[in-house]
Amino acid sequence: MVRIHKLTFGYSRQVPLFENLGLTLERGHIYGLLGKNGAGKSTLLKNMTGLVFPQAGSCLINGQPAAQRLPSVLEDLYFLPEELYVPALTARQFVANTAGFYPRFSHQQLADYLGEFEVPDHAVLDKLSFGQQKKFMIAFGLATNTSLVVMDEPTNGLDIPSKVQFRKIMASALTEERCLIISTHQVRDLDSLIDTVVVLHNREIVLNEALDQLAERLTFTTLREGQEGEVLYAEESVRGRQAIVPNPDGRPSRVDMELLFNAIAGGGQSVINYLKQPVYEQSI
Ligand SMILES: Nc1ncnc2c1ncn2[C@@H]1O[C@H](COP(=O)(O)OP(=O)(O)OP(=O)(O)O)[C@@H](O)[C@H]1O
Repeated sequence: MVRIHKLTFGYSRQVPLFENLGLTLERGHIYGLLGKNGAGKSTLLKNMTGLVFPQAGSCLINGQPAAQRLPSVLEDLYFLPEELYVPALTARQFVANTAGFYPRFSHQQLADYLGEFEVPDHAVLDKLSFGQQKKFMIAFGLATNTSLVVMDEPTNGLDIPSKVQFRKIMASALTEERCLIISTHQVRDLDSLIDTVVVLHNREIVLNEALDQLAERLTFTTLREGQEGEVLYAEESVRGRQAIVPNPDGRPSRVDMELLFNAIAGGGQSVINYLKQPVYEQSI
């Protein structure tokens, strides 16, 4: 669905943010794009959706360059930016003006999502609270039924019950035909939602792996006193010493995404180096 090939991009030509970056994203998945503040997540999503243009390389959506912004691509793509702009229109007026750009837009789905999010559909959008505006735009985006939905920090500004609803609604919106991409630096917000984790670190995609596979290759555990063996990463917590260790038996453990993110974004290379090894070498 999305193919990024040898992407080079920077806001100034002298200082590239990405050089020769590659990434492939497929339909039927919910991807979590993780990275520290300033890692370039928003910039990558803007390249992916044709809002900024590569200096070299390409970003293709279904084989078409995103930068060309072809109507056939745009009508099948919904991008929710981190900073929202909502007009002084009621939700109904906004839908009447905008839904026509999306051939598979579902008014029923929008009503259902707004009901679940408890957002009134008669209110003037710019008079809603920030969290309500965000929930309206998430609901609208999913109701477009575009194949590609890209959301930049969608959970910013949502309260805890709304984050729970967000996960439920996103999970219900995934189909075999759709590719959903969510960027965040708040890793916990994606817990039990995404199926594939993509980590952007030091200008590179250092991880693009299904959670199922990670669970078979790594064990996330609390270390016992005097426990022997190879530890790829460990940190203290109130629950004891939390660690990532190799999983030679392939017995799945629950992926602790926060621990994984800390291990990678904290600069430790052990987990990345371990994951780069072919699977057969790890089981010897
Ligand atoms: N319009 C712009 N002009 C110049 N530099 C920019 C612009 N937008 C972003 N940058 C710079 O590009 C880098 C990456 O920014 P970006 O917003 O893509 O990161 P991010 O991973 O989304 O961060 P956050 O998690 O804080 O939202 C930062 O150093 C930022 O200062």
